[in-house]
Amino acid sequence: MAGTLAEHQRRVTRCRACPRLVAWREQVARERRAAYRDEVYWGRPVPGFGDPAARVLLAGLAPAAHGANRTGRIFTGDRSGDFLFAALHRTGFANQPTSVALDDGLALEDCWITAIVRCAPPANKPTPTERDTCLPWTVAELDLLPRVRTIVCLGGFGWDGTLRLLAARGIPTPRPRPRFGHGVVADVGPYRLLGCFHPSQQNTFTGRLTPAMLDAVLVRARELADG
Ligand SMILES: O=c1cc[nH]c(=O)[nH]1
Repeated sequence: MAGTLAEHQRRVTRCRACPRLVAWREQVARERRAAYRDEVYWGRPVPGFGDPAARVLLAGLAPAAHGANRTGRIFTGDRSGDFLFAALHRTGFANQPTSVALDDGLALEDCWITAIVRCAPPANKPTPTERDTCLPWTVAELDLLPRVRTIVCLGGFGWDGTLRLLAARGIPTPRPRPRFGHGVVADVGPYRLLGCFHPSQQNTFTGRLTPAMLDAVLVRARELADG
């Protein structure tokens, strides 16, 4: 999967490897297109995006059915993204606090955002087989992001997926296996993993993850990348 980051992003969007995910992402797009008449409803795999020179990588779960699966950019157009991009802006990683569409002018600095699974899964739950089938995309993506040092893992799925993807790149998981926790740091080969509760509504509406907590994680991620 050699090539440039831009080629990688294009290739990801053509993947049809997981029949259940292909069917779901396209079904949602068909059913919802009418409600978004003025937009092109994406309905395809979603590539990562951000600053190719990023030192900080954010690893999410998967596109939301009516968020990234609609807009084509990860975390864009859903409540989790609203929460995340506001924090990225407050901490200096994003040039604007909102992200609503592919062409909204958002630019990230020193940060790249990706997802462990590239297609919106039913009930937001990819199967282990779907996760593993998707991993090579992120393995290749990380190869194309040579400055990344810190990986902020959003939720347990992001944490576990990141350990798996590093293992697939030949970086063994330390023993005992580092356990996910908010604010937990684990050194895995040349990378520092930093756990963060996922900015899902389940966490943000209940106060499990507050704006201050997310800001603190992002500031810490930059400090870790600074060494
Ligand atoms: O991980 C996630 C969650 C919500 N929206 C996304 O785009 N990714």
